[in-house]
Amino acid sequence: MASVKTLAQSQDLKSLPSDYTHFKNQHKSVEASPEVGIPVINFALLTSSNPDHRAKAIHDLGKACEEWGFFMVINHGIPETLTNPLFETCDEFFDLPEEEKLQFEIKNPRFPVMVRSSVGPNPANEKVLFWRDYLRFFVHPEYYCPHKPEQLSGLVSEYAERTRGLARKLLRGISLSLGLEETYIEKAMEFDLTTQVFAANYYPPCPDPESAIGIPPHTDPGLLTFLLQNGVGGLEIQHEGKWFHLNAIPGSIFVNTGDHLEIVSNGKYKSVWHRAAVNNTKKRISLVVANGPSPDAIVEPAPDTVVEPSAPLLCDDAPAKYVPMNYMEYVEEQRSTKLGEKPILERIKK
Ligand SMILES: O=C(O)CCC(=O)C(=O)O
Ligand SMILES: [Fe+2]
Repeated sequence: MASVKTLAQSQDLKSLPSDYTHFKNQHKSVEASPEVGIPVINFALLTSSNPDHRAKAIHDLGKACEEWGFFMVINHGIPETLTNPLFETCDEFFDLPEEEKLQFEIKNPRFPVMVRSSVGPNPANEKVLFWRDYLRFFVHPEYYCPHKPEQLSGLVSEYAERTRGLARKLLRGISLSLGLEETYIEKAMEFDLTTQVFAANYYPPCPDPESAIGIPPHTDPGLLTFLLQNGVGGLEIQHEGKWFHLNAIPGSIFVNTGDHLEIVSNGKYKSVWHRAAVNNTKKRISLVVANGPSPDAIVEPAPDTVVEPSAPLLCDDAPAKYVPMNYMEYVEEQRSTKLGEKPILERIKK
């Protein structure tokens, strides 16, 4: 099957093939921008030596995770001299001949390297395709990367390392915001062995953006997902039952909380539902890094966020609401869940 990029560039493409129109009713009632702003976390304050500044940033971070499951980080220190070439090089990857791109696929069941977008049937056995090509691979604890274009591996490796550092510091602030010891999440999730995945998503202009979708609504496994885009919007998140289109502050990184932050916080911090819409004028590229627990970590609610059912209920403490589960088993369960089936996060709820 040809890539979406090839399909989009084909002279014969007059209208959207029907395999791509499964989500045509999804786009109604998208709010342009929320009445209250998306939370912005100033990373410089979070790492400040001024205790008042730090306390305020930790408070804001907790509030963002609780109310939105989503925020923008500014002053994060990752320079455009790294991210601009990374965008350009990923773009060059998608320009490689189809057969060459596919040669980089590795069908390792635990750590696959995936190129391209095709989706299996949903439970109704229909063929459902998304308007997206992608390159996706594990960068930690094992590092995989196509060796073409030549600069790709060095750039991804540096970006992955920088985002691991950012994730670690955000998780410290998040632990404190939950009333846990600063390094609680890091230790419990074995963050030194964090499962980190890099993905470059490529959304060509689409002849009928109202009928297609880049990525359907989903939550991400893991703790924190970082997203950068090439100046073209498309990310939408669900908040209080409504869908919002997001505009990025230039230079900021979008961060969303994942399923395992929801689990470790015993449901206090929600894993946000999000999706990628497409447009008919501009190519969109998003660079995503998902930071999870170690592959072998057993994830469960932090004991400090939980009280025994017989104990008196204090504040918003509650009995554990999720069954403990090994991280990679969770990821594999999620990968094999078909469209429309109950997500694994729901299935492990007590
Ligand atoms: O490209 C986007 O805006 C969304 C990407 C995303 O949600 C994902 O890769 O998990
Ligand atoms: Fe996602």
